Amino acid sequence: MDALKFLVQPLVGGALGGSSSIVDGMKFVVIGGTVETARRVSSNAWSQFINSFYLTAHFSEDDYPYDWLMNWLSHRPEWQRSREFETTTRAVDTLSPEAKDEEDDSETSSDFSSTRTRTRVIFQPTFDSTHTIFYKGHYLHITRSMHPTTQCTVLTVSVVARSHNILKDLVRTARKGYEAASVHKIQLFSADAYGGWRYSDVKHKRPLASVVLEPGVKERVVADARDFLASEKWYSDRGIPFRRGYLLHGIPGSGKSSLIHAIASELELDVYVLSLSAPWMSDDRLQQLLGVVPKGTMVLLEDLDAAFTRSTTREEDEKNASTSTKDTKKDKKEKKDKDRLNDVNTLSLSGLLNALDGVAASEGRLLFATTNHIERLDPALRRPGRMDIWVEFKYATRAQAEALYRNFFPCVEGPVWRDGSWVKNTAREGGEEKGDIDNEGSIEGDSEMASAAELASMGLGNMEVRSVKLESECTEEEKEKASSTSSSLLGSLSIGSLWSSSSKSTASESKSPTSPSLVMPSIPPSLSTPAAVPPASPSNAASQLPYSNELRAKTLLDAQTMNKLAALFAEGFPENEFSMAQLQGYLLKHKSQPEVAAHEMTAWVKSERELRVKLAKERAKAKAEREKRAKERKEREKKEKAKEAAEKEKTQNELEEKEKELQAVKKELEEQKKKSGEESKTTEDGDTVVVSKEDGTEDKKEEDKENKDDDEDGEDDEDDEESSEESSSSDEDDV
Ligand SMILES: Nc1ncnc2c1ncn2[C@@H]1O[C@H](COP(=O)(O)OP(=O)(O)OP(=O)(O)O)[C@@H](O)[C@H]1O
Repeated sequence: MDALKFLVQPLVGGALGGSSSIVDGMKFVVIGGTVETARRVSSNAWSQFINSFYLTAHFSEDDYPYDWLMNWLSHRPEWQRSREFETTTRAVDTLSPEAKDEEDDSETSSDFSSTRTRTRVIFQPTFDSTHTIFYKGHYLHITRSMHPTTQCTVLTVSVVARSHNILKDLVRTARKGYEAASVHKIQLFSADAYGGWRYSDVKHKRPLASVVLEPGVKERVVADARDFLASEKWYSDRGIPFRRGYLLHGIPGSGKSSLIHAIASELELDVYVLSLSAPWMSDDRLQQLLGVVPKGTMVLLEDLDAAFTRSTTREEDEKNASTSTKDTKKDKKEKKDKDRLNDVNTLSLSGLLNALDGVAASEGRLLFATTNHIERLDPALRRPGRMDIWVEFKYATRAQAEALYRNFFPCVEGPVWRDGSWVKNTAREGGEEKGDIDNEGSIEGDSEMASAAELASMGLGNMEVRSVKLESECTEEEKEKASSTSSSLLGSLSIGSLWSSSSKSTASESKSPTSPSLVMPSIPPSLSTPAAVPPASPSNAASQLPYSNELRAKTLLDAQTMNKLAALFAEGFPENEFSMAQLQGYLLKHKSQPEVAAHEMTAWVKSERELRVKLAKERAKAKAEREKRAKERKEREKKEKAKEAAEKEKTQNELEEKEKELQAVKKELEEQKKKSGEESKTTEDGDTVVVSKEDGTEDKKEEDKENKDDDEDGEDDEDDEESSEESSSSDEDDV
């Protein structure tokens, strides 16, 4: 009661007790503090009470669920309606459905439509702003923030719920959506300097049929890899480490990387790309990285022979190790620290061997390694267990050339590869049908190249379609007609050559299912007169062919024409002389001109050979020049050395002569000394004086003179003494 009185007293103006104003003020402070503390405590308790009903999950951008959730969120209208944004740009595949949607929505038209990828600005909610999304009867509070220490973006999801199921369900849904979106893509991961893997890119799948190898090779590799992935139990039952290595070796540009890409696409594997020559690579880091590669993935080591900065064989490695054992422990530690600081690649062969199949090595992964120089690899690295299957890649054969040609050009009847699967090319029927087509090489004319629809998008859509037939397929009437109309334009071709009928008849024929073998865009009016044909120039090989490039451009071939052109193409291609990459380069030059590509193959081979000879000559010339310069330098050095040696010899000789002279002088002196020794005299007072022959007299004279001087001095002294005596006596007298 007293306490209450005490508290209330100041409020009623001190009427109750009549205390001083200072005491009243203090009472106010105490009351204020108490109220504020109570407020804070209760608010904290309340928020803790509320938070106790929340479940919170954090997703770091380093982890896959972050990508799944971001993908899921990007499709949520609430996220898109967010009122606060930050922008970012990224490359986007214009063929992806999202990109297409966005294109439709966008108000500004883009000039990039002809390119497959371009950058677009995407909006994402700003950091630290919370968005509420209603999901399956729950309100999710989602915040994007930056982790203060790791500087990683973190997504925080909070929800009021009694069990974790809602969050698990959310992650599962996000994952499904993400996988559905990337079903036509493979994901690439790359190693970082901290011993972890980072999601780095997605790539479109590559059809296995687009890689042209010797018959059966890729099929065997794929079958082996597939079989391996399904045999975990078989391996564990026999105690064999569940690992498989593939070594692809051979000339550059022969399809090693392409095959790996196609296998990963075929088996739907994520690819973990490891650069062994990365500056931060070390034995420990490699072991750490390979130890955490998930099961059922592919690890790719490219250019294995170029991996080591220290040694390429185990002997060298051991030598390095033995020298380093001589270092003290302290030295080693210092060296290690220095290496780490300098980011120096310290990977050794033994480190790689251990990481590949040591005790700590991961299991269940496919290892693919490529090299251009298998002979440079240590046998231990190549041995089964580490590299179980070897595939050699050589220069292209004729059969490969033909298959590549067929893959390159669209065939009306052939299927085309689109969005990760083969679709029937129904360009002429005005639609597309998805179909399960065996893509293990049995497809003819499969290609990603332009269908009629694509031709339209290339700016030829408004052109009338006309058909062209082979000469042998045309009736006499058609031949006549053709020769009277546009034969001047097309010329007459022998086998594989093309005949054009009038645009009218072609248009009608192209609609009939039995018509034309070769469908091609019609000639624009400006080109339908001979004057529009580019004038033949002797330097332009194509212009000398009996057809014009414009007419041959962007054609869809029928099976028969394709067969003929492919055979012609292969005929002109020499076996085992050019790589597939070179061949692809040539075909790319004529990517919409199958006839030109087939007809000019021989000319290309000739020009390539000439180029090769020219390059070889230039290389030989450069080598000869280098050798000549080296020889001249050597000769110059030799001459300079000889000159130096001669000068040295000369000075040596001079020195020797001087030495001799000196010796002679010394000898003479000694002789003189000896002689003068014999002539030495003993002076009267007993001192022996050695005098030289010439100087003797002078010395003697000087000696005599000195003696004389001494005598005189003696006399003088005596005189002085006498005079002093005299002076003293005179002084005495004076006194
Ligand atoms: N056998 C092949 N079939 C189809 N395309 C090929 C083939 N070989 C090479 N190419 C093409 O040539 C280019 C280079 O091929 P790729 O990178 O696969 O060669 P590589 O053997 O890995 O070369 P490197 O040894 O220089 O890395 C690619 O664009 C690929 O499409």
